Amino acid sequence: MHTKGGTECCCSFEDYNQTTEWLLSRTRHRPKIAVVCGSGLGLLADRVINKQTFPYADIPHFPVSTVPGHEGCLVFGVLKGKCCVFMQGRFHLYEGYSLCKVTFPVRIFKLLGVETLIVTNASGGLCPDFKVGDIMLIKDHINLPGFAGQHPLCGPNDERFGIRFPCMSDAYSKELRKLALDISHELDYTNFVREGVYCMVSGPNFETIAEARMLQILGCDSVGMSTVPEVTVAKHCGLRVFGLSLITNKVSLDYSREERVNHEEVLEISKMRAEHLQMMVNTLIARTHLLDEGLNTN
Ligand SMILES: O=P(O)(O)O[C@@H]1C[C@H](O)[C@@H](CO)O1
Ligand code: HPA
Repeated sequence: MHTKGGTECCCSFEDYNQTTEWLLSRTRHRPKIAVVCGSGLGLLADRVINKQTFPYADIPHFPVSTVPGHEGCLVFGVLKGKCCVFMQGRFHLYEGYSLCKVTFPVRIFKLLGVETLIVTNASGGLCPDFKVGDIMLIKDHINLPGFAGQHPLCGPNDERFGIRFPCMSDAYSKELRKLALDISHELDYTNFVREGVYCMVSGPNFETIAEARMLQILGCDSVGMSTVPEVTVAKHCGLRVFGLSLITNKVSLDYSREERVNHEEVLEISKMRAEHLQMMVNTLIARTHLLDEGLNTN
């Protein structure tokens, strides 16, 4: 822990370096793409070959997963010819971790040489057009905890990672979203692929009806309890970001409705759609070089 200017940071540059060195000395993989698997979506790492798995508990300075549906393993390997690293399980603010810990892996990815971060999550649908099982390409986000000062970049800025005042108006790569839309057409997924704005709340409770109505008025298409801190830190350190949100439930906006959302239902829907998500992510990974080469994807 180091303190500067009265604000506490729980992770020092030395911590990030130690973890990076620990991993680099144990794997020959040098990933350019990192994938964060959301609730019940650990299966996204299933098709990886030459797999090397590190339980979070073994990795210095890494937090451990405490939520069902988050396995708690870092998986290195090759997918569609691309060297990747997958987080099977992420960390959430509501688990009691500081946002510095929640986003710790993102800076490790940066130091490992990763250039593209793919984030996935489960969320509740607020847009009336969304159905359970839809996959939402994240176009933008609202950092609700950030408005209240729960922000991963609060505290002394480490210029080795990025600038003090990063721009977030282009947080989600337009090129990757376009590529994903093309892929959804090719795979004939268009009847369940959407685009929208994701809003992060801290959780752990699901929203009240008044809160849900407020979020809808604010322009949120879906609501979840993660992703935004990771994306913010990734943009800060110059990673290209792509995000997919699986709509696992419709958020209740009506006092007369009897349905009650629960985590088991979230995991059930994640399981049901995981293969489609996997197909989209794998195809996207297979084609990321087209963007680097500036080629048209069609
Ligand atoms: O890690 P994600 O954002 O996919 O997890 C969602 C939000 C909560 O952690 C949990 C609620 O069921 O799923
Ligand atoms: O309805 C929801 N609200 C918040 N987080 C969620 N994660 C899955 N569904 C939801």
